[in-house]
Amino acid sequence: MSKRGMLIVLSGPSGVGKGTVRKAIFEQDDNKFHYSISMTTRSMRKGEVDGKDYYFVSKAEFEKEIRNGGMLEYAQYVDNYYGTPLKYVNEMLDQGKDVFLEIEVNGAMQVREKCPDGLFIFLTPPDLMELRHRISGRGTDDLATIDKRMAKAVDEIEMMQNYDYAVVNDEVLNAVEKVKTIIRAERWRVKRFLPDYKKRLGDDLK
Ligand SMILES: Nc1nc2c(ncn2[C@@H]2O[C@H](COP(=O)(O)OP(=O)(O)O)[C@@H](O)[C@H]2O)c(=O)[nH]1
Ligand SMILES: Nc1ncnc2c1ncn2[C@@H]1O[C@H](COP(=O)(O)OP(=O)(O)O)[C@@H](O)[C@H]1O
Repeated sequence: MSKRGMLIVLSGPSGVGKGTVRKAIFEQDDNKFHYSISMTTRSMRKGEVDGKDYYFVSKAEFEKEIRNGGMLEYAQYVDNYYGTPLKYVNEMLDQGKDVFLEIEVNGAMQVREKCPDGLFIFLTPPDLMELRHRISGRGTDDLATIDKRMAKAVDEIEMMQNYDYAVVNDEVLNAVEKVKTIIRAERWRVKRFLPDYKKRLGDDLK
């Protein structure tokens, strides 16, 4: 059987810069990763495109997908559903391609249960003042939503310890380099050590 791709999960509080860092990585390494487009019930922001930024669906459609077993994971975040469609992720991994998920912490922990060999990276802000500044600077959320996202951020940052790596997003290019280095190191580790594990386990892992 050919090798499955690597599942890379990037989490972190809203506004920390996950999207910015992910897009920069994809610009630099265009063909190395496959981004899993999430499904959400939140309304579309100005400039967002259905099928590119998210699959925007109604609550009823989302709940139908859940019932049909179509989601790898999902979570409710500030009054809306967000989730990862299972089919695309499975197809890519089966083809040996690396898949990149950008999701919040509860969903990430569900993925960790299902795919313990994934790579889990947490992006964290230099401090909470800067986080608030970034969320409000983006200009996409009203004050009440910003407050809800900030309250959530405090709990989310405590979940950092459940990740394999934490990266501070101080400067975008710094964070990009760190995330790319972690991925490179993980690739090397898997390539270097997996054959040994296989031998030890009597090729059970093949
Ligand atoms: N569990 C889960 N969370 C997601 C998914 N897609 C996006 N999110 C997270 O949901 C939260 C809110 O997303 P969004 O409303 O787009 O705000 P933004 O990420 O701050 O721009 C963020 O933490 C996202 O990373 C998903 O498929 N599953
Ligand atoms: N390292 C950084 N320094 C300053 N501003 C940043 C940095 N990273 C992201 N931003 C800005 O913060 C805001 C939130 O970034 P975004 O990528 O939308 O966050 P997320 O996807 O985590 O919600 C955007 O306006 C973005 O330009």
